[in-house]
Amino acid sequence: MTDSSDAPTPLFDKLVVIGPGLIGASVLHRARRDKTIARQLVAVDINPAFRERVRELRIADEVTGDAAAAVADADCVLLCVPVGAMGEVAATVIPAMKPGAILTDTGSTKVAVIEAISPFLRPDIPYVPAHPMAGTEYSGPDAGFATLFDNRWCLLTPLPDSSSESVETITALWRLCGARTRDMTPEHHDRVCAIVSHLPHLLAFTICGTADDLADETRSEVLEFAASGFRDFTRIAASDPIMWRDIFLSNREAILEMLSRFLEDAQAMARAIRWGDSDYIVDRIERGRSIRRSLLENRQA
Ligand SMILES: NC(=O)c1ccc[n+]([C@@H]2O[C@H](COP(=O)([O-])OP(=O)(O)OC[C@H]3O[C@@H](n4cnc5c(N)ncnc54)[C@H](O)[C@@H]3O)[C@@H](O)[C@H]2O)c1
Ligand SMILES: O=C(O)C(=O)C[C@]1(C(=O)O)C=C[C@@H](O)C=C1
Repeated sequence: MTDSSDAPTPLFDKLVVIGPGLIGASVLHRARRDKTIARQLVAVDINPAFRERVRELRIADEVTGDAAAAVADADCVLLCVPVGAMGEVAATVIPAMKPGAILTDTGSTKVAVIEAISPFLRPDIPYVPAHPMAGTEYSGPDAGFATLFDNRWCLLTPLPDSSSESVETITALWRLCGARTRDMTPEHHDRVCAIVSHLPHLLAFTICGTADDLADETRSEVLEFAASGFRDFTRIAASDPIMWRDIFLSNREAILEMLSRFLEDAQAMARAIRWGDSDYIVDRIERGRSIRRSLLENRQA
């Protein structure tokens, strides 16, 4: 028999997750499973059907639509709503939080989210922005699972006035979720994510649209013959429209900069194909292969 007093004290007494969709529900699953994150778990969602699903999934002790009441005695409030909703949710919850409680978020863009939240910040509420680099094409509470963050990066973008204690606590939260953590500036974060996450989604949405237009124009069955190459794009293109609209509009400059670099490189590839420049073509493909290999090696490490 294990003595219950041997169990480690959880990081928080009460954690409130606002927006228990893919990301929020995954944190709740992990916290339920390991019991090292919080003694009490509360989920807040604007959507009554999602609140019902969270109750059925039994991943929170309390589920409510009243964010202000839920956060009143919380030690940590984790915002997992689409980036375009972060400001309005912050406006509701920050005035209701107890002094010393930590506010954090999982938004995929950081400069715009920090700008949206900053007007509502209080000197007695430390805010530590974060972004787990893990996900799937699914959304909503049913999409969440406990191992989503295992061995994935969580990028923290602390503010100049984020106390080191609050940054350490949020670092500990993500490590308990299974992630590796790295600190960086919000500006650097947004440029990195523009190339490794936002541009790939833009390309996937666009290529699926182009193929679909072509099928309409030629009234042919182009999409029926899609094998795994195109299917890999359709997985990414199946992602949530609201989430991705908000990401594109809130990281506009970095995405447009990466897109224009990409278009120049695509133009260079087009020239190489037109003029039969085999060396250029092979060099580009070899770079792609080696990037894939090193990613797989890192994932296994
Ligand atoms: N999906 C990913 O791959 C991924 C990865 C890392 C970070 N993120 C970021 O994390 C956040 C959540 O993403 P997700 O994929 O879990 O989204 P999701 O659509 O699965 O979940 C969002 C949840 O927020 C709820 N919600 C929306 N507005 C609300 C409001 N005003 N008050 C309360 N609840 C509200 C929705 O009903 C939904 O349950 C987003 O900011 C996203 O950019 C997403
Ligand atoms: O794996 C996927 O399907 C994802 O889209 C996850 C992904 C990504 O682009 O890597 C998407 C958005 C996030 O903010 C972080 C992770």
